[in-house]
This record gives sequence, C-alpha cells and structure tokens, in this order.
Amino acid sequence: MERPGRLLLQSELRVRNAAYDVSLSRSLLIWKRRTSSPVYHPFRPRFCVPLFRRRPDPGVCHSVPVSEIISVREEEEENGSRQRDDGSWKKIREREGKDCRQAFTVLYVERCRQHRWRCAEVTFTCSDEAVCQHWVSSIREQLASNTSRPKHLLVYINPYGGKRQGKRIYEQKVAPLFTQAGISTSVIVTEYANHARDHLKMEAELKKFDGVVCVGGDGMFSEIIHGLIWRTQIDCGVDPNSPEEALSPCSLRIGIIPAGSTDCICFASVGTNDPVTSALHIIVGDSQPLDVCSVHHNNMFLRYSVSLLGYGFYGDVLSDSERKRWMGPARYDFSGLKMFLTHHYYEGTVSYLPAKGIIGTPRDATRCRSGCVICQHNGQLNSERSEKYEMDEASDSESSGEWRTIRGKFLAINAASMSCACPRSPKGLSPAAHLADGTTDLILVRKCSRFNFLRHLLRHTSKDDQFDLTFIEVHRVRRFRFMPRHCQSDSDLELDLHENSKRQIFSQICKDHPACGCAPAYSSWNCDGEILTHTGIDVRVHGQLIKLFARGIEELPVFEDLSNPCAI
Ligand SMILES: Nc1ncnc2c1ncn2[C@@H]1O[C@H](COP(=O)(O)OP(=O)(O)OP(=O)(O)O)[C@@H](O)[C@H]1O
Ligand SMILES: CCCCCCCCCCCCC/C=C/[C@@H](O)[C@H](CO)NC(C)=O
Ligand SMILES: [Ca+2]
Repeated sequence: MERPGRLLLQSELRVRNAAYDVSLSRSLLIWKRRTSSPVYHPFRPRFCVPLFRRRPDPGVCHSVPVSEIISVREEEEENGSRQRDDGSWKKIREREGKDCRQAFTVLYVERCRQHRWRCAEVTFTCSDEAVCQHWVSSIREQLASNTSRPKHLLVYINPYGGKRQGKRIYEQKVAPLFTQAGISTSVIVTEYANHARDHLKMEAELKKFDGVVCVGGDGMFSEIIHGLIWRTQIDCGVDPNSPEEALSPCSLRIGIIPAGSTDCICFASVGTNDPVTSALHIIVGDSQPLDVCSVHHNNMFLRYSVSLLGYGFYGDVLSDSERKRWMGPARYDFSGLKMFLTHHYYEGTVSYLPAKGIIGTPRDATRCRSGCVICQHNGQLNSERSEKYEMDEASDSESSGEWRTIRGKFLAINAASMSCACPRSPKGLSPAAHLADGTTDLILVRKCSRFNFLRHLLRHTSKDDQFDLTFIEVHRVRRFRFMPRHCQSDSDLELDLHENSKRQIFSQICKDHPACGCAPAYSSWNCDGEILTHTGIDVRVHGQLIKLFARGIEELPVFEDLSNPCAI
C-alpha cells in the first residue's frame, strides 16, 4: 500500500450523514470516519486495509490510490434531487438545519475475488460550494496529470467470437465505463475474418489513438497483433518477412475485452476473463509488455504467436474443433477427449537454442506476477544482447554451435511463451513461463501410454509438477526449429530407414486411408488457435515486442500494520 505523501487537500466532508476527514495527496485519496467507536461494515470489502486479516475490518477508514480513480463528477441539483452524469437519478439531498449541501462522487477501482475489479463509488457532501468545486478540480487535475491513461481508443469487435456476445458485452459493460472515464472511441464491428488485421495494416489512422481494444477471443487478438506488428515494421522501415530482423516494438497498447472461447491471453495477463476488469485496466492506463514469437517456414513468414504453438495433441484438437465451431466453446472439450482417445504420435526433429544468462527455469515454483523481476531482469538482458548482436553478427549463437537437437516420436510438442493459463487449464501449459522474459518454454511429450499422457494432462489442474514425468522434457529457449520426419532430407532419413522402413511406407499409404487405423505421418501446428499451413517451422522469440493494457496477475496482498496509511 502506498503512503499518502504531501497532502494537496484536506477537509471535513460527509458521507451518508457521517463526518469524515478526507485528504488528497498525489498518490492517495483517504476518507476516515470522525468517530471514536469503530463501525463494522460487512458490505464494503475494500477499505483502507483491504484484506487486512488480523482484526475485523473497522469500516471507518478507506483509501484509494489516485491511479485507480476512474473519474469524479459533480452532482447537479434538479427538482429537489440531483441528476447524475449517466442520467440516472439519485436522491442525495441532505440538509443540516436549512443548509442545502453540495456533493461530488468519486468512482474508483474496487478489488473483488479472483483478480476481478469492479467500479465502486463514494459521494461526498459539504455545505460550502467552493470547497466542493476545489475538490472536484483537484482530483481532475491529478487524473489529467497521469499521461499513461488513454483518451482515444480504436475498438474492434468480433460479433462471432465465443458465444457471439461480443457486441452486447461491449455495449452494456464496457462502453458506459469508457464514457464515465472520458475516453472517446472509434468502434468497428468486423464484417469478415481478417477485417481488423487488414484495417490496422493499411487504413487505420493510428496517430489519432492511444491504444487499440480487441473485443473477442485469442483468434481476434491474433488479428490485432498481426495488423499492428506489420504496420509498425513498415512504418519503421523493418522487413517483417525476414526471420533474422530485430523487429521494432509497437508503441500502441492493446486492451483485450474477453469475448471468445478460451481467452487465454487475457486470463494469463490479468488473472480473470471478465470484461469489466479488463475495461478498468484500460481506463487506469496499465501497461504489460509481452513476448511475441515469429514463425517462419524456409525463410517465409507464416505467423506470430504469443501464447501456444502446439504440434501433435493441441494441433489435432484445434483442427478437429474447427469443424465443430457450431458447438461453441465446448468444441475444445469434445475434440480434446477425441484426440486423447485417438492417441496419435508423430516423428520429427526438434532443434533449439537454450536461453543462456537468464534467471528462471520452467520448473520454478515462482510465478510471473505483476511487476515480475524475472521479466525485468531478462528483458534488460535481451535488449543489451540485441544491441550487441547488431554490432557484431559473428556473436550469433547459431554460428558458435549452441544449438541442441532431439530426434524422436512425440505425442505433443508445445511452445508456451506465457503460462497459457485459462479456465480449462487454470495453471496453464507452462505454469512458470513469463509474459515478458524474451523466452518460450519448449515442452516435449514423448510417445507414452494413454495412461501416462492422462497423468500429464491431469497435472494441468492439480498441484503436481506436470513436467516431473520420465517421458517429458522442458527447455527454456530463445529459438527453435521443427522438422517432421516426412520432410527430412534423404540423408537424414537414411540414418534410421533400416529400422523403420516398413512403418514409413505404411504411414504414407495410410494417411490417405484413415479408416485402416494407422497413425497419420504428420499433425499440424496450432498457433494461438490458428492452424499453420506448414509443419517445418523456425520460431524466434522477440522479447517485449508488444504491450497490453494490463499489469500481470496481482499477488494476493499481505498487509502489515505499517502499510496502513490511515494509521499515519
Ligand atoms: N466478422 C467476422 N466474421 C467471421 N469471422 C470473424 C469475424 N471477425 C473476426 N473473425 C474471426 O473469428 C475467429 C474467432 O474469433 P475469436 O478469437 O474472437 O473467438 P473464438 O475462436 O471463439 O475464441 P478463442 O480464440 O479464444 O478460442 C478469429 O480467427 C477471427 O479472425
Ligand atoms: C482428456 C481430455 C483433455 C481435454 C483437453 C481440452 C483442451 C484444453 C485446452 C487448453 C488450451 C490452453 C492453451 C491455449 C491455447 C490458445 O492459444 C488457443 C486459442 O484460443 N486455444 C486452444 C484450445 O487451442
Ligand atoms: Ca515468455
């Protein structure tokens, strides 16, 4: 909890007929009840000591960081009652003797369970109009001095994502909050797939906006980043097609209003899939950098990925589920079960460049959380390295032979650039992965029995380490390549042809005859929920290439007495 710092204003004001000492500093708004007998108030969870667990919440002292005030409004009197800016009516006329009171209302962020945020409000009254106006203008000045808050946003809504609720969610839950916070918007409801991507690439007047908002799921978010990253590279004179280019970071932040089926990027960066929480993170101007992987095939650009690149199990789940879009979000459970029972494995070669000099491993118990020190440390290391790389290309680890190669049979090859936590997999595919450390966790699930694979899948929801199994290995990497066996060169294939020749011929025949029960020769890559057109790929992590209107998942607060600004 922040300390209040130098006071800008201090007055005695009233809240619902009770007298409060109210103070405003650059960092905090505090209102403290003027009474010697504490009143326990069970209905308001966020007070000065929001989750203070050692004594009951006294309910007499409240504090809100100025950075979490959404807006302040004057209450205007009309026909004996006062009208709110949003048009609803609220009787707050209070009289002390014959004095009519002036009032203003502060809207602020209130934390609820499971990382959810809500918009709460408190109305202050006083008999002196000048005092009231001084308060309103002082709070407004503080809000205006915060340059990280967006004022103009470009909003794209996918009306067909998830349960097709995107438009309703935006209009009913998000737009009113943006209006309250004085944010103006240009809204585009997409008419076809890739509408948002192409608009961002070619048409959007990006200079007019402080950020882009995506209303939809991971697929819609993917459209937005493809448009924005492409446009940024063109504007900066960088070739977006080259796998060796250092890409320029995008300056516009992206807000995600979850309205899709998985919404893994929102869940893993905010901690919940809740449109109001996301809207509030946008309003307060949060910023969370995010790693982006570029995926190439034979030096040809295919796509970007920020969450999961999955071959084998997750590729097959996605291919199968795309044919069942009519089922809505349940399609993933249906196809997941089907692909688990099918139990296909695939042969190929994975090569990777381990991330050296970083702190953190995929088996850590610590998690990427708000203000993550691992992301800060490794992010700094990455930017120093890329400067060095630009000066001295001979230092490229590739030429100094640090690549490692694994050939084998795999049920799944997953690269998780973030935890990939989502309601279906609350810990995520790689629970210790980081949003912005410049690496991706490469998880290799070797061919094993159905029972063992189920043990691995079930550990996504239990406390057990999902990588602590003999058929699994996990590496934190900066770059990796995959070549399916059927694409390997003749000389590579000759090495193991003698032991596998029958199966090779069989699988080539049987991929055209699935009914015979033989495994297909190759799967496809699931790239953030989109199927890639090629299976042989070269993946490179670009640390902190984009920024979200988010702050990472917040730790549950543990408050000490000293941190209580009301005690000062
Ligand atoms: N107007 C539109 N008509 C058809 N498709 C669209 C339209 N706008 C966007 N799309 C496409 O719809 C696809 C799915 O959208 P979205 O990601 O929002 O939902 P989802 O697939 O249900 O959720 P998730 O990706 O989280 O699993 C995206 O790939 C996007 O390109
Ligand atoms: C034995 C039954 C197993 C059921 C498995 C169900 C599928 C779980 C899906 C968890 C996916 C977590 C990673 C998220 C990836 C997203 O990028 C992507 C796009 O939204 N979603 C999917 C499902 O590929
Ligand atoms: Ca990462």
